Amino acid sequence: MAADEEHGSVEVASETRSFKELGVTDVLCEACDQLGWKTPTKIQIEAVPVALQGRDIIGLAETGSGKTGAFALPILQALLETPQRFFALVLTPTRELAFQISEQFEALGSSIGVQSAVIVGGIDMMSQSLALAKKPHVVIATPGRLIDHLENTKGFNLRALKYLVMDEADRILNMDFETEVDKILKVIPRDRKTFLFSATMTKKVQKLQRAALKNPVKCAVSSKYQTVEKLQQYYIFIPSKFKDSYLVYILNELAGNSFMIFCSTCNNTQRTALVLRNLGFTAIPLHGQMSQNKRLGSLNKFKAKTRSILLATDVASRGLDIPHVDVVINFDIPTHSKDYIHRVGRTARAGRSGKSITFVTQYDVELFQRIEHLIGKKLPAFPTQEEEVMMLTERVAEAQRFARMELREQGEKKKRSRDEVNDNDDTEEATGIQCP
Ligand SMILES: Nc1ncnc2c1ncn2[C@@H]1O[C@H](COP(=O)(O)OP(=O)(O)OP(=O)(O)O)[C@@H](O)[C@H]1O
Repeated sequence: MAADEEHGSVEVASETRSFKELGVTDVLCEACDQLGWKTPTKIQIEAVPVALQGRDIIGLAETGSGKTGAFALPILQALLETPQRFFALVLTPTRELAFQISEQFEALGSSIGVQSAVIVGGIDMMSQSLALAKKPHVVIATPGRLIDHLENTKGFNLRALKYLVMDEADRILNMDFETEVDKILKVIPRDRKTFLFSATMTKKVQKLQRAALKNPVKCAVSSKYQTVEKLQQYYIFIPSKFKDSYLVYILNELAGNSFMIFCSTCNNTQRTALVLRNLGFTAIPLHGQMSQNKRLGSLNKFKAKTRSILLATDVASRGLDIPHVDVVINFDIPTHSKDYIHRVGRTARAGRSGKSITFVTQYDVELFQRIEHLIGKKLPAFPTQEEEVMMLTERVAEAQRFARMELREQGEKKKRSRDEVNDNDDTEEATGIQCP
């Protein structure tokens, strides 16, 4: 039990075993059951009863630990008690995550007829306005011109909202959206309930907490920078001119698994995907320079297991819940060490096990040490046979040559039909990641 001591403890028995015991109403207990959620997770045990008592919440729990359910269930229950259109606004940093949260609300709320709408960049305004015109109960949105859009929508009344959630709160505040968040906080009335959730927290969140929350309960079931226990974490030290050959070696060694590979730029994501495809791997990219349709297409193919390797920038490092991810590879080391925790958290979700391997070149040693310091662990090296890596270099070099040609062709094609621009309002630039 980690309720905020300043504000008194909340009575939640640590031996609580069922959603019903947490105060969740029967119809929602059934919905949990249908999703295969037999017992609540730790963060749900902490957060749901206090949220049902009407308190504001700051929820800190490791990746894949069920934070979405921890804020969705109390909102749905309150909605059942006092049905109202435009009841809750959920802010989240990326478009993919917005869709995922909306799916979770609809899955949990299907039997009570909950409707949600997703408002994100990269999708035509008309269809989003139509979605809002249906007056959904829950709006899930990425910030960025959001407030202008919402305020100009007929029938939408920010002042009537009863719940505000900031999922991945620290990331939202790091995306130059502080001004927008301030505006939103000013417009939504003070008697709203506010939930902030993340697997990592920053000083900015503490500042926001003072400005936005009333007497909140802290539900902290992990330390600020904790990685998941069932995650086996490794690093691999590589001479930089062999970055690609080592990657192919690992993919061969761990063949049969599904992988998320993180790169630091859109360009390297695209290039590496092409190299791997030229070598016969079923690899697919996901980054902020792709159109929204292509982004969702890539994600769906990976989710449906028709592709076993998803190469992505940090646009995919937060929140995405793809239970079958076995291995996360940090092909480029993350520049912000907190992103490491979120990236590796794409595997070993909901009690499963998983592996992460971080590539470290001579230029990354300091960043790597910072990560080890943050998570409070020394990572072991992933065992490699160098001779076997060297044997791959010729084939890899050829695949790289083809990839360069393909990239050039793609660039020229793009120049001719500029159909994939103006599409990155929620992503990399704002966090300092380059998208050349
Ligand atoms: N009580 C439960 N029992 C079993 N599975 C659950 C339970 N609650 C949630 N899950 C599942 O656990 C997975 C992870 O949940 P969720 O995406 O909410 O994690 P998270 O804590 O928000 O992770 P992240 O920090 O990476 O965003 C999902 O597949 C979800 O369906």
